[in-house]
Amino acid sequence: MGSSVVGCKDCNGEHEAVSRKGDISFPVLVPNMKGLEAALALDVKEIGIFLSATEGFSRNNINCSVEESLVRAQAVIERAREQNVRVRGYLSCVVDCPYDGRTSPLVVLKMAKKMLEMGCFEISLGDTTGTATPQDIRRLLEVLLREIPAAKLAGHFHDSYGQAIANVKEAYRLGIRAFDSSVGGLGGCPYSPGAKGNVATEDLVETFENMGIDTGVNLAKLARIGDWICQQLRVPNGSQVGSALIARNTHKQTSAVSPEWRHLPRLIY
Ligand SMILES: CC(C)(COP(=O)([O-])OP(=O)([O-])OC[C@H]1O[C@@H](n2cnc3c(N)ncnc32)[C@H](O)[C@@H]1OP(=O)([O-])[O-])[C@@H](O)C(=O)NCCC(=O)NCCSC(=O)C[C@@](C)(O)CC(=O)[O-]
Repeated sequence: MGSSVVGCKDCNGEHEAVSRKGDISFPVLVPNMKGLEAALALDVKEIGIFLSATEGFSRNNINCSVEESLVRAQAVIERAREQNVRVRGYLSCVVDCPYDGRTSPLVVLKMAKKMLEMGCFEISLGDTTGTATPQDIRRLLEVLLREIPAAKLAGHFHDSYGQAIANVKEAYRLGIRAFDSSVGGLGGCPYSPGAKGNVATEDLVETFENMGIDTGVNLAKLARIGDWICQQLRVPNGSQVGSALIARNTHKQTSAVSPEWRHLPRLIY
């Protein structure tokens, strides 16, 4: 549920600080061969390459055209696979682009197929602006699923307009089973002005559990971690479920130790 960028110009060595445990995957995003070499030096076992379905975002985010990004990606994938490193493909702006406007599902289909043919094991479909609605996701997936099995696709929905959970549910209904998320809804993208972070993991877990799908995640602990990280970063907690759980628990603890409210005069509503 999330990845770090080791291979970009402004990365800060976060990956070195992660202690690896069990069979959990710690993928990193790499934009080019230089990024891949940095990832290999850290003994990374899974990378994500990130391309855009649209020219405007490609030029702004990775400083090259879509065509050039495919050539670059091909070389990175070949080298990664030689080193037994798995490659996940991220495809940005699958519905809307901050520079080029709406994206045609047919363009997304063409790019996703190319990335799979090049050797990506899965394509994460990025609603980079977070403006997609469930109808957009349905229209997109109806086109993609004619030619790509659902197991090869994942949802990566930013929550700028508060639609990410609705989009996850629609994608799930259509067969998608992999979703990206971020604790506390952290994140965003410098090249997608106004975009909020990915759908919050806490909100995703609560949604799936309510749908009867066991996630294996301890939501109470997750909410505490999300709240802690947001406090450390001094940013608001972007998870609705996380914030609500923390507020409820704080209230329970406060009312347990200070029962003065019992002595307040009764209020009539
Ligand atoms: C792709 C580049 C590097 C091209 O940047 P560039 O300026 O075109 O690169 P360059 O090849 O011309 O090199 C310029 C300088 O950068 C250095 N350089 C070159 N490559 C690297 C590297 N890998 N690591 C460290 N340094 C690097 C290179 O060595 C050189 O240094 P100098 O000689 O001037 O001292 C740049 O545009 C960049 O870093 N882009 C990434 C921006 C970013 O992090 N975006 C957010 C990622 S998340 C995302 O895109 C979308 C996603 C996944 O969330 C899904 C969604 O929601 O859509």
